[in-house]
Amino acid sequence: MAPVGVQVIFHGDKETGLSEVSSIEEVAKANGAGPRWYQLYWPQDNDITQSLLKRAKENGYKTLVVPFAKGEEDRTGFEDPVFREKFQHQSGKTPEEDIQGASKAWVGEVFSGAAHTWEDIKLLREGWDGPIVLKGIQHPDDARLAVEYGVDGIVVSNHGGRQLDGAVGSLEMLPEIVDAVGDKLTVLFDSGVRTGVDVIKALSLGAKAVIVGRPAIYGLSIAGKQSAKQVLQGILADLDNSMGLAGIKNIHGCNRSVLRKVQYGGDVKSSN
Ligand SMILES: Cc1cc2nc3c(=O)[nH]c(=O)nc-3n(C[C@H](O)[C@H](O)[C@H](O)COP(=O)(O)O)c2cc1C
Repeated sequence: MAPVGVQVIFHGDKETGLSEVSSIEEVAKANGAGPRWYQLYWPQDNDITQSLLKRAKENGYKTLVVPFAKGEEDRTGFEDPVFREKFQHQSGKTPEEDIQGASKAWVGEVFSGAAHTWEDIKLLREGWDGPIVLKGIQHPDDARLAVEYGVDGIVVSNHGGRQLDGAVGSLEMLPEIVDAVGDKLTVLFDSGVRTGVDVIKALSLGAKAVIVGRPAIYGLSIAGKQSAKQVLQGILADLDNSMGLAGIKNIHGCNRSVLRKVQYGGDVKSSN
């Protein structure tokens, strides 16, 4: 399942069905013995970054996902002790006493528009000993830089085409990126996976796994976590069925030999 921020806007069950915003700790508790990945909205302030990483580590998150995108509004910083302390020091108020001011301060931290650099990955390494995955890679050169900076995995993703109008489809870029770095780090894929055949295509082009975003959220919107789960189960069942129909016996059978690229007469392509 893809990282999708602020799920409370879709259904009261949201990430955990607990309080208004599900914190690092609440999600961990709800996840029990399950494996967990932590997605970092990367603050400008390194103390706050390290505090978030520490909380994630202490709560059993093993993989760090760093998105290359603008995020949705959130208030996850309000629970962070280092953010709270710094905000209180500057404003003389707690985040709860000045929600507007604290929201502004948090947005300034994580969505200020100031870019982090490849060198900054080293700062993340200081506070994280598990795998680091960069999400939103769309160019082989960036994939090569990810290898150079010691990243363990990438998600080839255009964030579902919601961030940059005219961005090339992720599936178009997947084979080129797999050819560039597929033997050096783990390549995952998202953006547009809706059916079993979509999964087969991405795996066959070299992704090690696919991630699903909006379909599960559409399910969540209808009847909460139970229907989100049903959507994911439906995609898995469709994968099983489609592999059977295509004569693919197992996941290893998903490789480029099962695919053909067909250009139809009426196909029109554009790129910004
Ligand atoms: C409402 C919404 C919120 C999202 N929030 C995040 C986020 O916080 N971090 C992130 O990396 N991607 C975020 N995404 C992007 C998804 O993780 C995913 O890359 C994208 O939706 C493409 O997958 P899909 O076509 O299966 O939806 C969000 C997507 C949606 C629709």
